[in-house]
Amino acid sequence: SSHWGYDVDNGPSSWHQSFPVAKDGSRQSPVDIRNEETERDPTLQPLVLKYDPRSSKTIANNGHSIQVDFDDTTDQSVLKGGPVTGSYRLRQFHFHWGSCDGRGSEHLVDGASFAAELHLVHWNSEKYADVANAAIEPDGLAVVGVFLKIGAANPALQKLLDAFDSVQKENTKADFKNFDPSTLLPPCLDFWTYLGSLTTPPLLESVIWHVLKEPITVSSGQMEQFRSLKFTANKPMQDNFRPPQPLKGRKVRRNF
Ligand SMILES: C[C@@H](CNC(=O)c1ccc(S(N)(=O)=O)cc1)Cn1ccc2ccccc21
Ligand SMILES: [Zn+2]
Repeated sequence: SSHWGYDVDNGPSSWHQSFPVAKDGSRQSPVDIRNEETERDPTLQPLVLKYDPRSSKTIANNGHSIQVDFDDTTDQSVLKGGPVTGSYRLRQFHFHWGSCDGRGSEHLVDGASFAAELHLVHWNSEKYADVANAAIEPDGLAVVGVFLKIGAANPALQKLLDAFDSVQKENTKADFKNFDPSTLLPPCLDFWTYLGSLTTPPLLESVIWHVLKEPITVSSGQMEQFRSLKFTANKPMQDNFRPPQPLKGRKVRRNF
């Protein structure tokens, strides 16, 4: 059977065949954030992201995205605050991007796409034993989404891009130590938050989403470097984003 991907025959519009939650789910992601319809919630705590560069381990091309994995055996790099109680441990971050600069993000803001979107994936280490157990729980994961907007070249991103040569092909991995993911965050952590899902199969409805209002910049040349990575069968890795899904009555809250 054709493993899921982003091609015309195995892409987002066909995922429901193997993962019925794609169609039947009540909290699917991503969504188009219509700012006028969001609700400001003054009870939302500030988002606290404490990352230790010593926890970064490897960079990998997993055939769907480029992903940096972290040592999540202790609470070295954690997310606290925002809508969640407790502490969520950083497991990995990865990206979604387009074949051109006009598209590529998964979440939209008032219908507008960004060139790319960074996802920092954390799991509820106070309630669950590991990420796989957390991933099947409604409060198991907390993902922070950061938009990448075309502008000045981003030096923090360049450190990552310089490692791409060793992971051009699908299912390749290389050491990637001492990387501080907070260098990829914008100065302001204002966010929208809503209950959603993984945006790739198995599309589990276990994610508390925190989408940052402020993008970071990326240059067109840097976007070209993302597109130099390969999917399977030597195809350029690009357009690895799911389109927006119905809100189905969900409220998106904001802390700003
Ligand atoms: C979670 C999957 C692995 N996928 C992810 O961890 C993941 C994380 C974040 C995103 S995104 N783009 O939304 O930020 C997407 C996928 C493993 N796995 C596969 C089957 C499965 C069944 C139970 C538990 C884990 C399972
Ligand atoms: Zn993602």
